[in-house]
Amino acid sequence: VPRPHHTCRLLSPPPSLSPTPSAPAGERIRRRRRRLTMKQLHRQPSLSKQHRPHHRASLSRSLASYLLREHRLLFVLLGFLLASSFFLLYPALAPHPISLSSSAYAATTTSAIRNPRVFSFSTANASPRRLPVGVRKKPLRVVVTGGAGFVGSHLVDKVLARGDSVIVVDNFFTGRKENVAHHLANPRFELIRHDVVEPILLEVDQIYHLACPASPVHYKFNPIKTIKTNVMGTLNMLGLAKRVGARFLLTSTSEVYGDPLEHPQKESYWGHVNPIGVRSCYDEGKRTAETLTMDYHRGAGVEVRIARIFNTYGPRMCLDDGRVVSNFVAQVCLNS
Ligand SMILES: O=c1ccn([C@@H]2O[C@H](COP(=O)(O)OP(=O)(O)O[C@H]3OC[C@@H](O)[C@H](O)[C@H]3O)[C@@H](O)[C@H]2O)c(=O)[nH]1
Repeated sequence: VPRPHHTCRLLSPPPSLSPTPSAPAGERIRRRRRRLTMKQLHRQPSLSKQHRPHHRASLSRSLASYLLREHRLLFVLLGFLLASSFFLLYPALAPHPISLSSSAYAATTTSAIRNPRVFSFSTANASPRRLPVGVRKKPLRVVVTGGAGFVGSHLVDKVLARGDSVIVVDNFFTGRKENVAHHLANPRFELIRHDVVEPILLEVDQIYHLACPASPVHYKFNPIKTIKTNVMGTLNMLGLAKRVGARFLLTSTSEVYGDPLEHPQKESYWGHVNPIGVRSCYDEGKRTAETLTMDYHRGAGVEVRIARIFNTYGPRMCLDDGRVVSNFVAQVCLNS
């Protein structure tokens, strides 16, 4: 392919070196030599002073235009290389936050989960991303299993109040629709009657897993169902968290300490649990749920939280719940 025709501009000798028409050649050379001392000869560059800047500028301009025309791709690659090496060297200037390296992330969260009391998620320390005025953060999609129960329904209130969307998954074994009836008209609220022992597929960002009968009266009613809910239900919800990349929280219980030999229990205490007692379906069920949660974290990198909830009480708790606080209140009310 013929190359585009370009004129190669010959360098014309500067006038000081060009022959003067009047004097003969020999005489001209002799004059020139007289003018130039040895010192000037060493210092004198090949071009005359008055033409050097102009001539050099035109030379560099023609060189630059030639290179740009003929080697454009080379320059693009060079620019890309320079930019990427700059942002690699100065990540803080990069347009997007640099995520923690997987090892740094695992180290931070794993060690903290062992002592949940001090657990603070690693990016919690990062400066919160500032959003321009008027730009709202995208609402999270949250599933709450057992969300029609006592603790779960209050959690649903909180999550909706912060502007996120909630899907409640509940089989209404102990939960009540009245606990969440005030949200039924909310477009950011959905209620699914489903038993977590069976898998469910939902595109969500966070999973709060509370589905399990909490009162001894209820969990002893069908102990095999209770341990299935704790094991299979937790397995299904962890599998969903891994599949959709959701953050997972397990509501565990003080019962994982069993009949503790240490008072008060620190979170690092392993407990003293009877594996074959009438309460083991709940105690061991929750311990297995915690084991599964940590194994999905260590093995599959699922982001997890474990909250060991002790005796709770408050609105929406059933008077005949059968737990200690509701028992005290019931006895006072019945003057028994
Ligand atoms: O198999 C089941 C069992 C129970 N559930 C639901 O799970 C919910 C449990 O709510 P409950 O009021 O009985 O219990 P709470 O809300 O007090 O405790 C709940 O949160 C704290 C955790 O430690 C408990 O394990 C959990 O049950 C109910 O709505 C119940 O219907 C299921 O969805 N599936």
